Amino acid sequence: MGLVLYDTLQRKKVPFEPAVKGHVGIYVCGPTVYADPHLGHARGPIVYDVLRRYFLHQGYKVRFVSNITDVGHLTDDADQGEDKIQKRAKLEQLEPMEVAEKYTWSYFDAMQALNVLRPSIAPRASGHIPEQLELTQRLLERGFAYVRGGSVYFRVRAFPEYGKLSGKRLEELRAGARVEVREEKEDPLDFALWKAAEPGHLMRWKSPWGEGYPGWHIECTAMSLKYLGEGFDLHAGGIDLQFPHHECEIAQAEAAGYRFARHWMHHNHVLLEGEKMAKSTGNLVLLHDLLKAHEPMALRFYLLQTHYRSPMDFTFQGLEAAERGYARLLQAYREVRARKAQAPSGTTPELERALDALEKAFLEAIEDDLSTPEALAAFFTFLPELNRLLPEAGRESLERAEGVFHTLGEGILGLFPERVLEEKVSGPLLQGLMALLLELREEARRARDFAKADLIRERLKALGVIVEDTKEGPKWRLA
Ligand SMILES: Nc1ncnc2c1ncn2[C@@H]1O[C@H](COP(=O)(O)OP(=O)(O)OP(=O)(O)O)[C@@H](O)[C@H]1O
Ligand SMILES: [Zn+2]
Repeated sequence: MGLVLYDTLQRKKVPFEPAVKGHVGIYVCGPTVYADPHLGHARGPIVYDVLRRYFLHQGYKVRFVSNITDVGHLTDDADQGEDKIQKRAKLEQLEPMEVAEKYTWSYFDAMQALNVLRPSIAPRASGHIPEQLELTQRLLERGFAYVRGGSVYFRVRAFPEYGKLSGKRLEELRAGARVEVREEKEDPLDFALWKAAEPGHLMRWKSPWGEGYPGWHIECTAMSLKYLGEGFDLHAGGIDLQFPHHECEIAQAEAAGYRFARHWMHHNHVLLEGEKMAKSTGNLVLLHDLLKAHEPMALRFYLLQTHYRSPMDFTFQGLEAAERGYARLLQAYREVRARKAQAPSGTTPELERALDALEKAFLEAIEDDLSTPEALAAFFTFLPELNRLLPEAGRESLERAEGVFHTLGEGILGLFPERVLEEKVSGPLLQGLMALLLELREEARRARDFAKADLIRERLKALGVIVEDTKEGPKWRLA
C-alpha cells in the first residue's frame, strides 16, 4: 500500500513519496532549552522517531534534523518580551550558554532513556547566525523585508500566501493583532527576522544593521534549508507551532525564492487537566520525575497508545494501565525467547498464520497516517493466540515470532531495547534465594540427610557458586 500521511498544508491524507528515491529528509522543531523537559516534549520526538524507524525498516536512508533553540525565542512567542534563555540565566546566575548547555543535555538524556534515536544533526541556532544573516539579507534585497531601528522585519503584505498553512486570513489576523506602544513595524502582522539588541542584552552578534540577535522563525528556515536542501520531504512539530512559527518559516523560505518543505506534520498536545502542558505556565509533569519512577518504555508505550493528531490527557491511572499493558507484551516477548531454546524443530502453521496477520495489520496501521494505537492493538490481538500456542510451538515459528517482536516492536515502535530483554536478578533477590538454599541444606544436615546436603552443594557448584562450611556456618561465593 505505501505510507499515507495527513499533510497539514493540504489538509488531507496524501501518499508520501520522497523527493529523492531511497532518501528521506525530515526536520523537526526542537525545544527551547531553558528548563527541564516535561512529558509534552517527549510526544513529538517519539512520534517522529517511529516514523523515522518505519522509513529505516523500509530501507530508506534518513537524514533526521532536529534543532536546539538556544537564542531568539522571546517570552511572548512573538517579537516582544525577554529572551527565554537570558531570563533563566539571570535567575540561575549563569551565562546564557550555560543555561542552554545544561538543558540541552537534560533533554538529550531524557530522549536517550526513551529510546529515541539521536538526530542525524541537532543544529544549535546560535551556531548558524551567518546563515540566518544571509537569508535576512536576501529577503531585504528581494523587497520582502525592511530595516527599522537596527531590526529587520518581514513584510507580510508582500507575501500574499501568508496564512496558507494555518488557514488564517490576513484581514482577520490584522483585526485581532495587538498594536504595540512603540511600534516600528509597517504592519502589526510583520515579524522580526533580526532584532536590535537593547543595552544589557547578553546574546548579541554583529550584523550589517548593528548588534542584535535573530528572530526565532528565521533559525529553523535557515537550518532546515542548509542541512536538507530545497524541497525537502517533511517538516514537523507541535500544533502550537503551526501558527505563527511554521507559517513564518514558509513565508521566509518562499519569499527568498526557495522551495520549502513538501509535507507538513503536526502532533497534538499532551494535556494536564485539560490544559496544554507547558514550561511557561508551569502546568507540567517533568520527564525526569516520571523516568525515575516508571519504566521508560512503559511511558513510551503510553504515549503511542493515542494517535498523534489527537490530544492526550495525562493521568497517573492511564500511565499505570499502560505499564500493565506493556508488561504483558514484554513478558510474551521474553517467553518466546526463552522457549525457543528448548522447542523441538519445526513450524507451527497456526502460529505462522497469526504472525502473518500481525505483520499485515501492523504495517497497515503504521502506513495509515502512523496509527500507533492500531499497531499496538495488532499485537494485543496476537497475544492470546501466541500464549495458547506457545507450549507446543516449533522452534522455527518461535524464531520468526522473536524476529517480529524485534523488527516491529523494537525496530519500528522502539519499545524493546536490549536492556529490557535481559532477565534481571537483583542483588536482594539473589541474596534471599541463596540464604534459602543454605537454610534447606542445613536442615538436611541436621536430619543427617547428607546425600541431599551434598547434592545441593554439587548443584550450586555446577552453577558456579561455591559453598564453604565455616565455624560461623555455611558461606557462599561465586567461583
Ligand atoms: N504539551 C505538549 N504536548 C506536545 N508537544 C509539546 C507540548 N509542549 C511543547 N511541545 C512541543 O515541544 C517542542 C518544543 O517546544 P517549546 O520548547 O516551545 O516548549 P513549551 O513547553 O511549549 O514552552 P513554552 O511553554 O515556554 O512555550 C515543540 O515542537 C512544541 O510543539
Ligand atoms: Zn522551528
